Amino acid sequence: MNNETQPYHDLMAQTDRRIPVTLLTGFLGAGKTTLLNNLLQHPEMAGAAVLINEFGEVGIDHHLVDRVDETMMILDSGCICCSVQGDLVKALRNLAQRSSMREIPQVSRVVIETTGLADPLPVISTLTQEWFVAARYQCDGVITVVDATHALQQLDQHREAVRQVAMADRLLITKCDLANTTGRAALDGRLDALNPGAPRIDVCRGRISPDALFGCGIYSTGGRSTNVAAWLGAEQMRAQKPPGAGTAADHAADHSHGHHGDSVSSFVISFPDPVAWYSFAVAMGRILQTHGPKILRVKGLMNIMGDPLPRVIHCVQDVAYPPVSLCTWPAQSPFADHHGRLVFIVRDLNREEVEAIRCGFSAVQNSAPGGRPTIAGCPFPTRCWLAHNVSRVGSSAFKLDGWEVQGIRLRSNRAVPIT
Ligand SMILES: Nc1nc2c(ncn2[C@@H]2O[C@H](COP(=O)(O)OP(=O)(O)OP(=O)(O)O)[C@@H](O)[C@H]2O)c(=O)[nH]1
Repeated sequence: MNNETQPYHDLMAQTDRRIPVTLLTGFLGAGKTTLLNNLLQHPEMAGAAVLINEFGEVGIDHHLVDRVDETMMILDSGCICCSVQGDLVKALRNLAQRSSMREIPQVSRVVIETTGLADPLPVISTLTQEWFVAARYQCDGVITVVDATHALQQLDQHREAVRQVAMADRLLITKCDLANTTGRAALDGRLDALNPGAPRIDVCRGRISPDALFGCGIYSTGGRSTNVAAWLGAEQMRAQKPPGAGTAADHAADHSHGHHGDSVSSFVISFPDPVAWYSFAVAMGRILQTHGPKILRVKGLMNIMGDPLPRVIHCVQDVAYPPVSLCTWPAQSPFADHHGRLVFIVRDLNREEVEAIRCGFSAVQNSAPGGRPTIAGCPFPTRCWLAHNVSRVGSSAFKLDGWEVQGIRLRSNRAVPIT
């Protein structure tokens, strides 16, 4: 935007009564839900409606967000960029109509959390072009969450990650506490090339004030890399072509598996019975060690023996994040049965290879009566551990869930053997 058009835009913004919509995007596991959950604790967010979209047949994210009410909606018929014309438009219509009929409190803003594999382009195009939506909502910015530890690789391998960064109004850099300075410098160089104009904000564990995110102004391609305007133009032409003109199939093909890459797939592994934590931690660690580069994301809730509460599992590639417990099991399907379920989003990896996790469980359980397995003196895999409670008992000794482990140091919440 130049100086001459600024006053016009300011005036438009003052008189524009449409509901601002923020697109919260970022690659798998970058920290979107963590951020959203923190954001919703702020009193300013009281009137905000939240639409959560997930990749995978079992939704987890909405169970991790503390606020659950009628202004939180789940978009569960596929990735938002593929199903945008259906799910998203329907949800926004529904919100506008219920809000105008006073069935729900007046909506002051909408935050859409996309899947980590979403291309923001079709969503922005819909927000600006679909007549009902465009008349009532205005796109107030694309906020892209970037994982300081994994983003470089994700940007190299996934077109969606590049688009998410290139289209951002603001870049929120998460997991800086886990990143080293060299990696961070390399990431900054990459972000400079992809989106030099977007302010970068370091965010630790989702803590950020709403002021830092909102009020980006009506979405425009001005000042961005030339690619963004071209992408948006192509998307709008595609969306305007009438059905039957040969584009529907193209669209379906482009925005289904082909779009996310044939090699990316998702499956759920269910655990009808409670599992012993140590067996699970070891088997899971083996899976991550063996297949880490092919594992884009693992998340789920597990039923752990002796623990009445569901334990939340988060992994990205070969990193397992410290587990936390929810304060209760979700009452809704499918988790009302208290079965453990892990959603795997993988690249070039078969379900069968991951199913070996079960064999891992029984092998460990059989070799270690009482469910406390030992692998070469250390019960936890080298690059990853999933201990719940950690306390130091010596210079190189820690208690991990009461199990004393010698000869390790802790680095960014992970146990690393001292060699
Ligand atoms: N150490 C550290 N961990 C973080 C930070 N932000 C998020 N995490 C952890 O990263 C894991 C994934 O975070 P989520 O918020 O679920 O990521 P997401 O982007 O919503 O994931 P998807 O929806 O699956 O794409 C969780 O275990 C978070 O606790 C951070 O700043 N530092």
